[in-house]
Amino acid sequence: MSEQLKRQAAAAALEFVEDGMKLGIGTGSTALHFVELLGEKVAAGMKIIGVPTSERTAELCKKNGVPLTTLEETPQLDLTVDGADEIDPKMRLIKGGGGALLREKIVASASKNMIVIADKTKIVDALGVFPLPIEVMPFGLGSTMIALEDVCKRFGMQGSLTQRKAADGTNFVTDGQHFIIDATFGRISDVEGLDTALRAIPGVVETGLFVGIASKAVVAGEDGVSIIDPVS
Ligand SMILES: O=C(CO)[C@H](O)[C@H](O)COP(=O)(O)O
Repeated sequence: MSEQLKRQAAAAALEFVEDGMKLGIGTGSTALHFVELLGEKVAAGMKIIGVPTSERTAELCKKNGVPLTTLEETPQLDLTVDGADEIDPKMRLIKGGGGALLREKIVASASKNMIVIADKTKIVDALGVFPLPIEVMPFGLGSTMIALEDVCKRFGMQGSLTQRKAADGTNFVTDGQHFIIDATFGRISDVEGLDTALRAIPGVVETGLFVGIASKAVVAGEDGVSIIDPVS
């Protein structure tokens, strides 16, 4: 059922894609449906070009016949369509469950608009139940962890910091060759303040908090698909 809802959200987001658009293409199981459906549109004659937000998505796009470019060739995009782990009423997001947060943020920030696609379970009143992914440099990890612990505790972290592991038990390494630390907050009350404080730590590359980036969410539930705008 959940896959069906993700596909419905992806299909509804495709309505916002126009011929000739330069697209940012997200990562994850919901974005996978978008890529498959976009591939069908391309096969039917739609002319778009996309920048993938991960190596995984690049492979998927190639398999589905979606033409690709890079931000070097095409630095300004019309629209990014991507999933999220949590979406709050102000359209602030937690992203990075799939480990692609850095490229996802770069690509979405290079786009005029970002549409989030999700099933209804991703809508929350407050961010923080989903562990917040923080991308860090491998160099100096011990010192970065101490600084992260300090900042996260100051901002009310209820749980702990955990370095993400791959399925084989080794350290998870991002496309940018960084590590990911997941911070279990419970509830984040000052999203902007936390984001600023985390990004001020030298070993932090990026956080999974997306603030002021997404302009719309296309959310599918048993009762149908809703298009949601941020509450100001
Ligand atoms: O941020 C992401 C990857 O880094 C994904 O968009 C996010 O984890 C949602 O994934 P899914 O659609 O599989 O639930």
